[in-house]
Amino acid sequence: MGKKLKVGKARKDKFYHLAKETGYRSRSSFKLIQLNRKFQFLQKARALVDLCAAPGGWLQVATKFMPVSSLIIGVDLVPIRPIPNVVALQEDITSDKCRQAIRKELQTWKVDVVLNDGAPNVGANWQHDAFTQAHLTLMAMKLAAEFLTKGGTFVTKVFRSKDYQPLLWIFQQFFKKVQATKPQASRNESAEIFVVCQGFLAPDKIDSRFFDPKHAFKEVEVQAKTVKELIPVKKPKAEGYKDGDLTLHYSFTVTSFLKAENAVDFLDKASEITFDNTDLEFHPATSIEIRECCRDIKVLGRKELRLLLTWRATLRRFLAKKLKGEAKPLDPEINLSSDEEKGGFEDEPDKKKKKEGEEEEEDEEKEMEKKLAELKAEEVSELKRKKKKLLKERRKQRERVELKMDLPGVSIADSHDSSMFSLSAIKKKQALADLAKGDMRAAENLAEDDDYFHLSEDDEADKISLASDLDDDDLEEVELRQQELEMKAPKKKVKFAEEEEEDEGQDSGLLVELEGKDEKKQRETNLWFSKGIFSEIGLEGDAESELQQTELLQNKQAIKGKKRKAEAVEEEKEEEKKDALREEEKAVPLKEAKDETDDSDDDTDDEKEITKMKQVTEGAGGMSEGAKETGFQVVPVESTSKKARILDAEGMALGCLIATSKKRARDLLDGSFHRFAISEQQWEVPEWFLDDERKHRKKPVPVTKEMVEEYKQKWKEIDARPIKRVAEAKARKKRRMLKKMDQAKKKAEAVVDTVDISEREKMSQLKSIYKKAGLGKEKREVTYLVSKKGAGKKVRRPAGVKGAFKVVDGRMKKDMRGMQRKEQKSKGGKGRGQAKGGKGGMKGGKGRKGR
Ligand SMILES: C[S@@+](CC[C@H](N)C(=O)[O-])C[C@H]1O[C@@H](n2cnc3c(N)ncnc32)[C@H](O)[C@@H]1O
Repeated sequence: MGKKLKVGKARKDKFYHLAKETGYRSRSSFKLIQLNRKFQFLQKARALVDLCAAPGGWLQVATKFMPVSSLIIGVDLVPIRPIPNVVALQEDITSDKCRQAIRKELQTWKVDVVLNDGAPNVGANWQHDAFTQAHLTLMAMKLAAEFLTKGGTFVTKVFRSKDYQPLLWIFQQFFKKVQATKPQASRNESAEIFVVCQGFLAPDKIDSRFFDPKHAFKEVEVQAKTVKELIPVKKPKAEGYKDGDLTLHYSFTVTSFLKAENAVDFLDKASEITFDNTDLEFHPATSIEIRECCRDIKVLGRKELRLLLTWRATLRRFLAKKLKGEAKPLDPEINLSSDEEKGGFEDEPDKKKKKEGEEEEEDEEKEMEKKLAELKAEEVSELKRKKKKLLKERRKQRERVELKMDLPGVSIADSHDSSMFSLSAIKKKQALADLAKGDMRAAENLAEDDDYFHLSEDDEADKISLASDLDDDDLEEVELRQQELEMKAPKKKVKFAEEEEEDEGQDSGLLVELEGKDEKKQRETNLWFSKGIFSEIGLEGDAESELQQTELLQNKQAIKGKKRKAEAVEEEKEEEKKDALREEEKAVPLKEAKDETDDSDDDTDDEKEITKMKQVTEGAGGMSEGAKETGFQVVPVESTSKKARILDAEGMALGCLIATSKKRARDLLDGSFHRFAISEQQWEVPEWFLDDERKHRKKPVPVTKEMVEEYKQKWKEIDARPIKRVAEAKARKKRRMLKKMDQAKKKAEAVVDTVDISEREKMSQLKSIYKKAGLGKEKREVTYLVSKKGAGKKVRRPAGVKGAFKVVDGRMKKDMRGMQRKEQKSKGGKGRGQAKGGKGGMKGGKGRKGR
């Protein structure tokens, strides 16, 4: 076959798959199988020449159906991969060299069958392609005439073009019986047809003009012409002239055009419109184009005719107005020059006026109606668009639910703006900063501003699904949280803090960086040494030792913080995570103390003190316990720029309260300023004290248990869901599987439909199809046995072992384990997350080595 294979999807029909399955080189093999089934020419043949045989599908069929040790020769422009018992020649069948090559192979033999499935490289244009094809067929016929034995069969492909008939005529001159057929395997849309010519007459002498395309195709062209001539051409029905009317050209005046009852009929009849009224002729609406159009109506197109109709309407309006006395005539003398019109108007002026007025109204009404109809149509199309969009969304949601990417009624993909719970979305940082300073007016303004809450006050808020409240970032956070919970590794949290530190300086709406890194450090140092205890020691003036002390104390503080944190992690890992999330959400940034030396105002002092405490505690590296209690914590800016805050059930319930009542929101904000809000955690206090504080220094949150339960339930649903990427991967896998199944089904159907192969063969093909698609038997379970003899040795089936078993080397397993232990030990200090990775590696090792 030529190199340019059509590999479009459409080509891959059942015969394509069948050929692949049965090992035939081309789908056209089935065409020959079907032709042979009908005409039975292969079974009796002892020698065969297949012209245009590459890649060799027909040759394969020939070897299969012809008696063993038959002579089979295949010829093609391109090389044919070897086929047992087939002689393959690489020649152009239109050349003399090809003829000689075949002669050389056949010697004195004649063949019983000549096949031709030639298809030249096509693509120039249809006519050219058709001719090349016909020419190729003619050349094949020429070879057949030379090499066929008397009574032999010639099977050829022909394209149904204008040369089809001449070819058939030629075939009929050489064969007893010529039959055209289209096997099932030939596509319906293809113009190819197969002609089976049986009973070669083997004439002693053949006129060379038979195979000269000029002669061969010309002859029948003439025939075809005669045939054409035979077909009676339908003459148009003669209508004749109307009685007594011998005119072809009709000229009418413009007034008659204006007065015509049916303007369209008038234009249909008229050939010309002349101007009998100068008033109308020089009317501004009578443009040069209109005048030109009036000259020859018969040649006008749709557009021009419409133009004339509009012009007519304008003139009619103008006349009506004029009659009412509204319009001044351009030329009073020629106002109504037409006798006909004059008479008409003079006779019944009132009637005419009335009529004109009515017509005008009618026109206006019509226009109105038209506009209304247009508007309606627009509305309808808009509605349709909306409906379509809605249906599309629903369909998508359904698909997602089917693929287990969503819960029914809950959509991850929902992109409603519900950033109510995202601090990063809150833009009113100034107001919140004022609020942090204790300015209650700011709180009121904030609460009154609907934008702040993002959610409408109606009950919709309750209906909004939890998942749809989450934007992409939130979802990522949920996934992260799930992964965290799965891993249960404290390492992650530490990493979080690191990341947050790295992201410093990024703008994040509400949560902004208060100062640079160095400034912060400096301030913390100053803050630390501003304590009374240091003034007592009298370190002033000794800068160097002061610095050393600072570092020492800071390190100490940091170590303590870390130690405490590690302990907390050990005690209640999960609990702490939830707390952390809740605390993060509740966090409100406190404005930096402006001037630390200024202590004139008491209120400002208190505020500064709070800020200092929090900052120092944070500087120590651990999360402030006091902050947990009070609901306040200095939120590091960097984290919010990337991570959305996730609320726990209690937080969600609180959020719901805030969203539904402005008063409650205000109360809540007011309530957050209480005596427990001041953290004293920085002082050295015993652990039991802290425990006690944790238990009792909490202001109860005004949410009911039921509300919390409800939100917990929602969280559970979300937690139970596989993370987005996993769900997507699963869905992809499922889709692939379904596709594979589909393909296998198609192939299987094709095999079942085939009649040329035995049941047994069909069965084996079906089996292989299903096996390839992975739909066969389940993977058999193998039991691995550790034997002292070593792997690969023959061992008798031990008692209790059923099914397949494999003997593996015990030492190998031990070695592996030893190596893994060593590896783990070396990684020991690096945290649990890594240890887990090591475990994964172990598993991998096991799988690869098979124990
Ligand atoms: C449809 S394929 C034949 C398929 C073949 N019957 C089979 O079953 O595998 C048509 C072939 O005609 C060959 N062909 C076209 N023009 C030719 C020529 N002038 N001489 C020899 N072969 C030609 C092409 O190379 C191409 O391989």
